[in-house]
Amino acid sequence: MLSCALLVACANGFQSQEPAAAPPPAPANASLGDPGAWTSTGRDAAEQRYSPLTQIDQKNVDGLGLAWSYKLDVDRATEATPVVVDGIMYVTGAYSIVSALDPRDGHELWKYDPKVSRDVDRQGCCDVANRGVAVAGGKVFVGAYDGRLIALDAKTGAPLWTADTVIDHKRSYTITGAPRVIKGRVLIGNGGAEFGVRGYVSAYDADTGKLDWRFYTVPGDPSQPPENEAMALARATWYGDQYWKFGGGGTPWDSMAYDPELDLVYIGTGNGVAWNRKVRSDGKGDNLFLSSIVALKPETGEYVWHYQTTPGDSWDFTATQSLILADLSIDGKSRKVIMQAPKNGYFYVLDRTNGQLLSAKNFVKLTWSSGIDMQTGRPMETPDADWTSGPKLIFPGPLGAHNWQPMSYSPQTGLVYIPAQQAPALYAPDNSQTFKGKGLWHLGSQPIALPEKPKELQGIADLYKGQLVAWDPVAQKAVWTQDYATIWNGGTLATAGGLVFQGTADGRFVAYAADTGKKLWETPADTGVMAGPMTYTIDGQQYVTVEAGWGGAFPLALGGISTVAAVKPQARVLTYKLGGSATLPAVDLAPETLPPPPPVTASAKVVGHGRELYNRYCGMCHGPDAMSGGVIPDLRYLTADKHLLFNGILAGAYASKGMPAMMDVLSADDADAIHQYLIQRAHDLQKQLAAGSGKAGG
Ligand SMILES: O=C(O)c1cc(C(=O)O)c2c(n1)C(=O)C(=O)c1cc(C(=O)O)[nH]c1-2
Ligand SMILES: [Ca+2]
Repeated sequence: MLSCALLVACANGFQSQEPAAAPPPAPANASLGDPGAWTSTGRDAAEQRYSPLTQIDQKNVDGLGLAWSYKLDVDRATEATPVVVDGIMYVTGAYSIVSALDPRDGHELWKYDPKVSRDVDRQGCCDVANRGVAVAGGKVFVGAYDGRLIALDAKTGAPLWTADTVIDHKRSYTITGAPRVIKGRVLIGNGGAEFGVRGYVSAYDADTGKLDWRFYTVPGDPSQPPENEAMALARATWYGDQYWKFGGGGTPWDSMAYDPELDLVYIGTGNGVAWNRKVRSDGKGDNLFLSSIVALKPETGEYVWHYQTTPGDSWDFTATQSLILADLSIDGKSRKVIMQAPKNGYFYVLDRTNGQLLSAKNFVKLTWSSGIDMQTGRPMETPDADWTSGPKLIFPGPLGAHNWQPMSYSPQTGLVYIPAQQAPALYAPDNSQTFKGKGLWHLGSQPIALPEKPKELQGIADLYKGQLVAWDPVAQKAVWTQDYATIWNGGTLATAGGLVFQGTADGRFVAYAADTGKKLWETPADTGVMAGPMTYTIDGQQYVTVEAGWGGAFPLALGGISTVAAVKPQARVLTYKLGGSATLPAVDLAPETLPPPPPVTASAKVVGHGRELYNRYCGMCHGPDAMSGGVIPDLRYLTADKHLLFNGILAGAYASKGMPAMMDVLSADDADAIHQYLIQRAHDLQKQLAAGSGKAGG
């Protein structure tokens, strides 16, 4: 919105008493009259995560202190952005549990636990996350992890209606995203594309919970005529009939935005299932609408336009990341844009009236593509991109150059604050994969095994780097950056006080100068922080809130390799104000002691088979090669009684605690081999700890 020259003026303004200019409110923001409000997950329909509040600013931010904290029930994926509506704060935690709090002091007004059955843990890829609620008309709407959309009374938490959003319970459908309420309809997508589902967004009547419309993101049964024009358009870009067996994917599991003036709702869609295009579509076709931004009419769900960020996606290059609407001055003209920084590493600026690509530039190092062809709007793939014929190390990998951690946009600085990361992956094909049923991963790739030598392992860990990137969307370049020790740092909040707030994977909550990137304040959170912060005023006092807590895809799938992110998950709502003097309740950060492991009794061959099985069936949550990221138990630390109960646990003894039964895919011999492998890994760790080189805890 502001040119570079103006940006400098803004920066100078902060150094003098008065800011150079009052922040121009973005037109898309205008509907939200109260500057102290934060009424939906991205603050408003434009989802900028920019607050016009100025009580906390660059000069006084170092006076921030804890006002209050609130403990969430489950120390797993803590990903929600709170909202404050009519004087009540609504937060969610793992397993979709909703709490209503007094935003002045954090005392609980009510709590609603949808009692998601703990054996659903196997149905989702990336932890039992929930990213927040929508509030409208005296109701709170939450998507439960098991696929229910639930309306609650905003004052009492009493359930008002429940809709089952799942079209097929024989498939692994989940909900992790926040609903959005648009024109009396509650919109919600779903997840499950790593397992085998067909993605869609559904719209329910906010009053009654009755289904109004549903937009599928990928085509249906190829033996039937397409359901509508959008599906006919999509169908022409898919090959063979395998995709239908897998479900196709394209799950819109997180972001949406709405432009009331154009009356368009924007959704971001996810990857294909299987990831490997050879497996799902004979290796051909763009496979619409995978990894796309799609504009729909909110009253009918009718397709209006789409832009596909990753045609024929084979990398899990999901385009579900934050969608931000703003009006930018480009080449002297004010343009209504939509911005996204999807997993694939490009920052996109599109004309949101028609989906035309205005510009795109990579914001991190990429090896899969050398740029976007502005004629065709398509990425130019490098020879290193195609892993379907043999293993390739590719930047970025499925954790993405930017994942669900929300980015923000400040109309004051004209910058977008991206929680970016360098997170490569080794992709190796399994071109023979067929659909095997619910609760199983269908990627068309082989499971991860890490190098065994500690030095080589450290070399891999060192490849994972986090960065806060302050990005100029007009010039398409970074204006400043802040480097982090590892990936999976938190979402961002921008304020008119000239600040950017962000939590970090290594357990801090930090404020930076939005214009220069200078660190102005930080405080320990005693846990990794991933969620997006928010801010609000009540009784004339400005507060900043973040849900602190660790979990999600990185610590589950890969977290054990990182020694810096080894902060214990501790799910809490933390709220700060100027002069706040509350004490953060202490957390026991001492590493666990390793119980002495029993002897390995199996042959090296059986242990090797156990490793293979472990990485295939257990590693996606407990961590590859039995190195947990600290959220899900580290199986090298099994106690004597758990060793005794091992096969019983695999048969479902701990299903109610979140450890699903696995004996539908494992034989008794398989279970024994996995057990022997884990005992071997406990001995390996014992040796490392004795030599002083191992990481305790995880
Ligand atoms: O394809 C999907 O359906 C799907 C769903 C989800 C989800 O719902 O959380 C994630 C992903 N994919 C994904 O690729 C991903 O990296 C991811 C990270 C997280 C998280 O909460 O940390 N969820 C998801
Ligand atoms: Ca995915």
